[in-house]
Amino acid sequence: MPMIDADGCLLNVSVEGRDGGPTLMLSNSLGCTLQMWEPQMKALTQVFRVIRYDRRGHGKSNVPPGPYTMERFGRDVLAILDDLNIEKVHWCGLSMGGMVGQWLGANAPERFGKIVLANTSCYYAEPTKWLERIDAVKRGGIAAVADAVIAGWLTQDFREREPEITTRMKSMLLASPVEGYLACCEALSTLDQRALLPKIKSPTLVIAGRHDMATPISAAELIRSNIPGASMTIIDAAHISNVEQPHAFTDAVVGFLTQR
Ligand SMILES: O=C(O)CC1=CCC(=O)O1
Repeated sequence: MPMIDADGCLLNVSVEGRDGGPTLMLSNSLGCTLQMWEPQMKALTQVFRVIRYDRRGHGKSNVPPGPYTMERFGRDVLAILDDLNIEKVHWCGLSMGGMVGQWLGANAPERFGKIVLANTSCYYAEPTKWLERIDAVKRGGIAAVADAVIAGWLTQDFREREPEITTRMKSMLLASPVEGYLACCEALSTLDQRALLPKIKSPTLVIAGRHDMATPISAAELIRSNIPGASMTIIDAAHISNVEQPHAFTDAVVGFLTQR
């Protein structure tokens, strides 16, 4: 896997799949690495060349000191594309990955074909929950918030049915570098990208989770209704819908990206 330099920060990048096919770039949720896309990789790599990466502060990427911003995350993506000599990609980002997708769709429209924004938000009316999480992690590490975060990521029904996947997701979260996690939470505490949405001109699919309390259907509807022509699909899942309902998620993404 190449390490790509984005303004001094080395980012862990993986490129797999169909050579010469259309390129799809995947972007992670907070506290997840590029491994979160494993349930989609077999299907996606049959159709697309797939780029995955660890956002700065996550996984095997560097953890430079914060603050981080959506603009910084977006410029990291453009640095990856420039380094790989790729002019244009489709985008699928979940949660923070969807927030970065909003920034990119509005600020670098020529680099993006179609855009999928899954389980995401453009704005938090109430930053308190992020400030409380920052405080809890500073005091007790990620372990202090892990059970509550996992309860938001996956429904109780799924956690009971799939204890191994649940444990794997929790281990991924617990392995997050604390400084990187905190810097991302700080970026989320001031998130307001409402003004960017009408500037997104790429065909856009918004995916929402019926049981997602972190970025509820109302947050998805705010995004859908402000992006010209955007459509929305609701999946029977909590926040990490690509893990909880992998087939429904993959079908929605492939169907949207391949439809003429
Ligand atoms: O990790 C969470 O609690 C949910 C979340 C919100 C933004 C994001 O990327 O993840």
